[in-house]
Amino acid sequence: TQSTRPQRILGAVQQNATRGDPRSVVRAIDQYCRNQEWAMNVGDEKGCILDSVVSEVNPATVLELGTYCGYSTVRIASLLPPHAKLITLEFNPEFAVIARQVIAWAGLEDKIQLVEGASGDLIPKMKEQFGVETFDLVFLDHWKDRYLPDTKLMEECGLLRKGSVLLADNVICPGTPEYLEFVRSSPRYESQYFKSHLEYTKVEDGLEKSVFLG
Ligand SMILES: O=C(NC/C=C/[C@H]1OC[C@H](O)[C@@H]1O)c1cc([N+](=O)[O-])cc(O)c1O
Ligand SMILES: [Mg+2]
Repeated sequence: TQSTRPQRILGAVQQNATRGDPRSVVRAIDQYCRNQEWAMNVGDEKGCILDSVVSEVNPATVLELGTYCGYSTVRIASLLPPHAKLITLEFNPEFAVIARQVIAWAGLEDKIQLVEGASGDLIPKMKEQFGVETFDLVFLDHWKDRYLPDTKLMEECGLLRKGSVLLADNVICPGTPEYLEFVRSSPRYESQYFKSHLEYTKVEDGLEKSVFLG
């Protein structure tokens, strides 16, 4: 029977990465997706920008919206200080099955909690079910038309504090126009655009970093 793209990405990790070495997992996925078949990982170029923001924020609590195969999950978690926690939400059960194995191969199960379900349903449960106060960093990489409603929902649920950082992928391609307009015009956010390219291509894309001002 035909394999799926996420299954082939997991295969590339298991064949080319070293167990317990997150950076080798990241490298294996990038090499596969650059040379064999494109996939919607944040990728190596935007990944360097992601790394620099994670290192600058040095977060104790991270929320990722949109796990896919776990590429950015592993990339972020590999930079977190001890005892820091990353919660990642994924709607698609097939993606979640693969991501759990990629996370395990990287040896990062203790830092990462993958939760299956819709972000709109799970965000209001964060405090009671997952014992979260606020998030120091949120990486938005799920359905592009959910970036804005979920940001408003995080505010309403008291999950953002003065200084919380939102980092959004794909603000140019595929694009998140309503979200971009909101964070760039709202007096409650200080936004900055990091120009880059769509993963593994020459098409323009970028990350938008928005600091919540409380
Ligand atoms: O849709 C994208 N991401 C959202 C993912 C959506 C899927 O994952 C969450 C949900 O299960 C859905 O099936 C995306 C799309 C492109 N693209 O070039 O089409 C590039 C990217 O970096 C992306 O994150
Ligand atoms: Mg993306």
